[in-house]
Amino acid sequence: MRKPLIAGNWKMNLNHLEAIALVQKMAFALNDKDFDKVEVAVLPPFTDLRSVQTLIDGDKLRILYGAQDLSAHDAGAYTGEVSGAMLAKLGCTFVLAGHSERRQYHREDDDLVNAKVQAALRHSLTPILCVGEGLEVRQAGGQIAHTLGQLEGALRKVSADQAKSIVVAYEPVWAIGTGEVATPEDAQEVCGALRVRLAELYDAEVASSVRILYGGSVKSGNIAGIMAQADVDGALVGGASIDAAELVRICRFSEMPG
Ligand SMILES: O=C(CO)COP(=O)(O)O
Repeated sequence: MRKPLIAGNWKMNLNHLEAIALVQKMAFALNDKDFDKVEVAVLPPFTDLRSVQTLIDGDKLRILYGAQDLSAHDAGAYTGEVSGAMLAKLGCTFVLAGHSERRQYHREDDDLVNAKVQAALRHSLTPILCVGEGLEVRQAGGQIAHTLGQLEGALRKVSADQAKSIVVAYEPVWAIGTGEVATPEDAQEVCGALRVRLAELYDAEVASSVRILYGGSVKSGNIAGIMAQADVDGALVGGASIDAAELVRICRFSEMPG
């Protein structure tokens, strides 16, 4: 049984003091019953991670945390980069790999995303591998071929044992930060195809273990319909994740109107 995961990608928002305030608000509002039903993770900027770790460890909170990116390298002369080893040492559980904003603004291609997935796995971090098509591809009906191509590229030389532990996030680029949410059926179409391809690349066990998230303008008003889909195991939430009350409502998706 796959436990749903709601992960908040804060992007380049909130300094470390604001980060502490947000995690405190989330911790105040979420209770054990919520955490029994859903895993909740925050993905703050690098500069916030130490403060978030200190708060979560100190108060033994059940909120998980991780980073938005990592270097493909483990150490050395790579100015400005942050390694998987450093993130693991800070207690991170997750790290995003291949977010569309990295692909778009930093020209990350499938080879680099693959190297980052492998770097995460080397340090026992769970990569949240982001895939998804842009508007032109969607309008041409190429969303499945495009997204499966990204999946295959990112998982080269990743073993079945390693693949079992990863998380995949389907984030159609045209739905990110635009208010344009994919319909639940759109999300299911691609998430279902991703799971079928995981079974083809590996086996049924890998396909049924991997959690597949949807991301793109997720809010409390649309989460229930998305979560009702058979192959959607959670959400990667951007804008709405820096509003504690809204994130808590998203975590309680089963109580939200469909
Ligand atoms: O990119 C996203 C999460 O990684 C989605 O962002 P929004 O929820 O702001 O559309």
